[in-house]
Amino acid sequence: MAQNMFNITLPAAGVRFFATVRIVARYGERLITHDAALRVTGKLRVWSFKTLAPRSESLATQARSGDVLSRFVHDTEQLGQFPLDVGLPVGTALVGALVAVGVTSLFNPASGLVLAIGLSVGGLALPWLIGVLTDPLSQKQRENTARLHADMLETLQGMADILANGAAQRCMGRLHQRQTTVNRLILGQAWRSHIVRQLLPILTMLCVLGVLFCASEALQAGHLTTAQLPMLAMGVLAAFEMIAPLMEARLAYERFVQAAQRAGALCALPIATPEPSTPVALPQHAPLALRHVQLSLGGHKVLNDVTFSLAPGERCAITGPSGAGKSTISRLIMRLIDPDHGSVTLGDKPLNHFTTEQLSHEIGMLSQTPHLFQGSVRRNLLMADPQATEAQMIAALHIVDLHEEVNAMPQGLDTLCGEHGTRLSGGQMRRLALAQIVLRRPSFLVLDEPTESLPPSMGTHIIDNVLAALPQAGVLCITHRPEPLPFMNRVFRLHNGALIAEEGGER
Ligand SMILES: Nc1ncnc2c1ncn2[C@@H]1O[C@H](COP(=O)(O)OP(=O)(O)OP(=O)(O)O)[C@@H](O)[C@H]1O
Repeated sequence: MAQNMFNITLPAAGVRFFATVRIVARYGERLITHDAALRVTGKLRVWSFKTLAPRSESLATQARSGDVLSRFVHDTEQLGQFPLDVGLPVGTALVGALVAVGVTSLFNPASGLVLAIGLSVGGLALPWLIGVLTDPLSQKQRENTARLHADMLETLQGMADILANGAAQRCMGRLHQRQTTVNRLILGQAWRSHIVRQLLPILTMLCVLGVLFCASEALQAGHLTTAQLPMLAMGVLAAFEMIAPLMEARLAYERFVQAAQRAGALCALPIATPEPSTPVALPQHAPLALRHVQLSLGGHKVLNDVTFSLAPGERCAITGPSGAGKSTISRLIMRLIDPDHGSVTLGDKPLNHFTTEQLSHEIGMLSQTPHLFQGSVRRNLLMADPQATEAQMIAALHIVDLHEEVNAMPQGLDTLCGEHGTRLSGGQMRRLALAQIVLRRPSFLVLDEPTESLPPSMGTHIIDNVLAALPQAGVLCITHRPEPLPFMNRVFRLHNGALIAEEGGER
């Protein structure tokens, strides 16, 4: 009786034990591998951000922002998943297959050979077939998904204008069409891979039969016992279970290759303004100068021969027709682009001797479309000067005539600006961006249309305040509007790619 009880409980306890070990081992494996994948993805994101940041000019002109975002988020994730989705299944399958073939061969070499052939077909030929059938669709799906993401982002960002132009139906129709194409391609891949996947169980059964056939001959020859036959069959099933993830791994590998190509293409974009390998120290109280600058953009000559200098404390304005190249001059001064010919210098050194960081301390720029970050007014001001005290922030807001309006907002300095400053008016955004520059107190100010979207009296008042707050700063004001002109020492007109001093512009 005791003997019988022992016989029943021992295997039952064994099964329980191994089942528990399996669950714990799986949990541990998930924990370790997912943690590793997340770490790799994090490192890749940091690396790709560092690689992309100096290419911002090329990215802005050559890539669509939705696509860049998608590549940055999805492709880095895809690359980080490589060890988990490809490395681990391949490693497990390889070790599992070798052990299974080795053990089976020990019992019966012929069965081992059949298993080796079966596993090669299941582990190599089927993943190859799945790749041949799905790779072209997967490639097209990636391209269409990238276009869909870019279209979606553009549609969301331009929704107000789209609605105003009555183009909402058309835009939605286009998005719907793209989504349908993507869905069709995903479905196509699913069908093809599903059909190939169904071949694996068939192959497994054929392999079991083959192994058993060889084993039965060995049984008749007395080389195997009857009890060993089911064990060999179970071994075949276990081996095929280990190679089954290889088909999914093959699909993941293709996604990895595409992600690497797409991320690589972005990272290979030229750096418009490379950083100096050995930056020099910034000169003190030195003038900023452009000498015989020539520049073409998109094959069109924008600047023919621009010569101009701005001393500390001096105030100059550049006017001229739309598209003449005024903002291009400001981009040259910020070293967002380099001239084709001629030089842009600070003191006696060309700007490419200084790092972007150095130049951003020295030169403050108010662009035509200032960028504000999601977050509060305070956060945006601290972005400009992380050390700024509340009193300094309030003083800067006073200078740009924004303090009363911020005070009247529900949470004062902590009022949210919205993404891209969408909760602020155009004039408020411009003034907040100007307050950021005032806080940083740079040696030079480049103001691109500073009084745009402001009432003339307010524009005049703000220019007066800013110049009074930064009396030592050299100021270059690009403007169509008259308000800044009375404050300027010199006024130039940009015509045919060259600067012409305005009559009476010298003050
Ligand atoms: N990245 C670019 N690629 C190709 N052409 C460009 C690029 N950036 C600007 N341009 C072209 O260079 C010319 C000068 O542009 P810029 O923005 O400097 O003019 P602007 O005088 O500031 O005009 P506005 O007064 O309307 O702001 C324009 O014809 C514009 O189309």
